[in-house]
Amino acid sequence: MTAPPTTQPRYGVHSEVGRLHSVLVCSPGLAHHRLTPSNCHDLLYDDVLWVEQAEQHHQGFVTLMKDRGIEVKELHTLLAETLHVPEARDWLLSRKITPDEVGLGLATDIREFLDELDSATLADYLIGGLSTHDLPRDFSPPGVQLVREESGMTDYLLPPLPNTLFTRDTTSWVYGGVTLNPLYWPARHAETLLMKAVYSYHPDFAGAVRTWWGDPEMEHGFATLEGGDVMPIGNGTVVIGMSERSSRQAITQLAMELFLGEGAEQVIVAKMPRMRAAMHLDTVFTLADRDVCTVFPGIIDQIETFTIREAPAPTFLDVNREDRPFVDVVAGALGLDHLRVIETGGDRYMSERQQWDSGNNLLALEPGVVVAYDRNVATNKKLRAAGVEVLEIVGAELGRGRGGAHCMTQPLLRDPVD
Ligand SMILES: NC(=O)NCCC[C@H](N)C(=O)O
Repeated sequence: MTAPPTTQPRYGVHSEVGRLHSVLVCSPGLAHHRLTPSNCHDLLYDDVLWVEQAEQHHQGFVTLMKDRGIEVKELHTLLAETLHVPEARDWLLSRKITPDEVGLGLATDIREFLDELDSATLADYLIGGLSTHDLPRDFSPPGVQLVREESGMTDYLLPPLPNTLFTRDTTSWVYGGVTLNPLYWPARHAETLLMKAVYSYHPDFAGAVRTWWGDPEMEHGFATLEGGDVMPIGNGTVVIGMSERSSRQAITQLAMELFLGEGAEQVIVAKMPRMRAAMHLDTVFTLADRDVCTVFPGIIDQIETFTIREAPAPTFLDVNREDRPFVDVVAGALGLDHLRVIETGGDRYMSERQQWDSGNNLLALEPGVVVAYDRNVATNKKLRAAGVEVLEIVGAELGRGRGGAHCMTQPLLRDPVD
């Protein structure tokens, strides 16, 4: 259901490579201190992090963008500012602290504990998770004793959300509106409600955000969508990966809402194999310039491409299978004869490692200027040889969650390509 904004929208994303003006990130923090060898895989991390280094490297990324005049909004800060609004605090806590989430007999006590916290600490727990260890020793209502005895002190009253680092996935700005994504894996389900609170109540967004599709307060069933699959490339086109994470049930509903709301004219669907290394389209394909993309050929060559346009009732959607390769369909939508394609660098072994380490996951700051991990030396070299300016950030720790500069950013305001 499309919700029109009540005041003038300030944000919108009109391409993948036009000048970036404003972006949402989420710094590593408490949630990453919660990662251990025994829980990290359940939390969708392949390893534990040296958190202090990850924080420094992330700060380096933020500084690089700010130095180029880009407004960088940080999620812990935005959430804390949202929680300053009493109505927002009540809205969010009454949805988070329920018998289903924290347990009957505990909800009231935990709510009282959280109600006493300042907004910054509360935001930290909402993103970083609340463990029984965090409660004061003398805070021991019977329900808490039960958790402590049952779990050996390791259970969480609120789950840690380390994948908020990847702001790309939780919500997606598509031209003048946003999607509130129902994420695929349970470890990420709680992220979208936090973003709904921010977009609904934070003074920068309240009343000025149009929601195309998705609502974390609704059960979406098999309709799952993650922003790493969603690319508003310009020219009225949205490219969406149909991947491990984003389903046809979600893509077709979003397409319909975009057509009805005149948000887009066509959706190009990239049907991908389902695998962790290529969990989203942006792990194997990103745009680097008006006419340059980077791809991991092993997966891109397997993509089946479909185009969806509006159709009259009773079908509403006109779905066509494309004969041309995916990259050529994207080029056509951009009004180009072809895209210059930069494949992941190195021999077959190195290129597989570089894809795994987010070598194809570039964030364009403007046409032809991208941010990439330093470790992907061979891919970055090929991009430079093609005339792309590559700004490197350190990927040693940040990359352990399997995402690069594209995944770690949600553009809020980006120009069309001129
Ligand atoms: N767009 C992206 O590819 N995001 C990376 C998400 C990584 C995260 N650990 C996940 O598995 O969901």
